[in-house]
Amino acid sequence: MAAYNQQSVYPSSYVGFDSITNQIEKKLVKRGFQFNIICVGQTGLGKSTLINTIFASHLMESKGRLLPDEPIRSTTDIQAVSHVIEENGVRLRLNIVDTPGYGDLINNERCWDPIVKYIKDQHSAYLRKELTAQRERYLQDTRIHCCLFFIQPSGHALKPIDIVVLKKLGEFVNVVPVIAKSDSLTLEERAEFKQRIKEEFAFHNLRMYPYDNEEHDNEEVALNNSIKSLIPFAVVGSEKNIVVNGQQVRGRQNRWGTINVEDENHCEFVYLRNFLTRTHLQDLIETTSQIHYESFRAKQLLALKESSAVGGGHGSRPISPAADRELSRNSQRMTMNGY
Ligand SMILES: Nc1nc2c(ncn2[C@@H]2O[C@H](COP(=O)(O)OP(=O)(O)OP(=O)(O)O)[C@@H](O)[C@H]2O)c(=O)[nH]1
Repeated sequence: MAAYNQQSVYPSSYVGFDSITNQIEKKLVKRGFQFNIICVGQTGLGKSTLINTIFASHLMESKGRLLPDEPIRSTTDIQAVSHVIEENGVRLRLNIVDTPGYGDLINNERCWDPIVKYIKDQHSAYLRKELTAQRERYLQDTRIHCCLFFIQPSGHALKPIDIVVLKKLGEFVNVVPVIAKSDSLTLEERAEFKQRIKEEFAFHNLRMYPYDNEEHDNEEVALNNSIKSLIPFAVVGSEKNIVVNGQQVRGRQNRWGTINVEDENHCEFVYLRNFLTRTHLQDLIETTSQIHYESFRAKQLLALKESSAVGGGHGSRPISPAADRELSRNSQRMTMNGY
């Protein structure tokens, strides 16, 4: 095989291929971006409010019971809403998935199953689209890029159910935990609670996003380490504007004073928003595809190969329509059984 010379050569006059970055940017901006986020946590922990605060738009309605005689919603009641938001010509298609009812019932056994199934179903749907003979030019991507996990601000510790659910979710999705409604804790309580939760994460070996990656350069490692020191983000959400020092800010007013959601001395909302939108949006999307989806895909294709080997041994043949149907059946079966 020919050996390629890897040395850089600098042309003597301007060629113009450095404009490829602009060409890519133009194409991507034209196509727009897709970001899918799932919120997991008990009813009333401020999930809708926080999403609306992060994206500075009213995207989700609160679905909590306003009257005592309203029925309790079922744990399987997963709902997705889609919106397109635009900033400086960049369009972001947002799918926001709400998982109401998690942990609300007396018997919460396996209440996480519908959430895990939903996440896997999106991988499964994408894989089916990817493997069909006549693929669409751009596959619609509903794979979940980020799971915001809302921890109740009890001031004590994680609940046993939280540990089980965090463990499960960490296998399939980028989990970002937040301490919800952190204004209900004093700063000392918040610091102690956070420390305890960190210890529990470490003790139970819970997998949180961002992950270590040997391809990261020093700058990325430093950024991720500073993010990891902040997790779980102690957040406050609000859709209301209040006046602080003559300025309108997003905040909450209570009997003791005002909380400016965007003030880093009051809560860590700004760090969370920067992390999700300004520094790690692309990485959340990439990690979903390269780590979580890839592992799902490999297991599904391996299972398909094994099942076709049992039935005739054509392990490496291209995917035919029949195999495609088989894969669909298989992936549904695997999703049901937990892959
Ligand atoms: N103190 C405080 N209250 C909050 C905060 N975020 C939301 N709330 C209030 O808590 C109540 C419930 O908020 P939602 O955003 O509807 O909560 P949710 O988790 O989406 O509830 P479901 O839709 O029922 O699952 C509302 O009255 C909010 O104004 C917060 O950070 N601090």
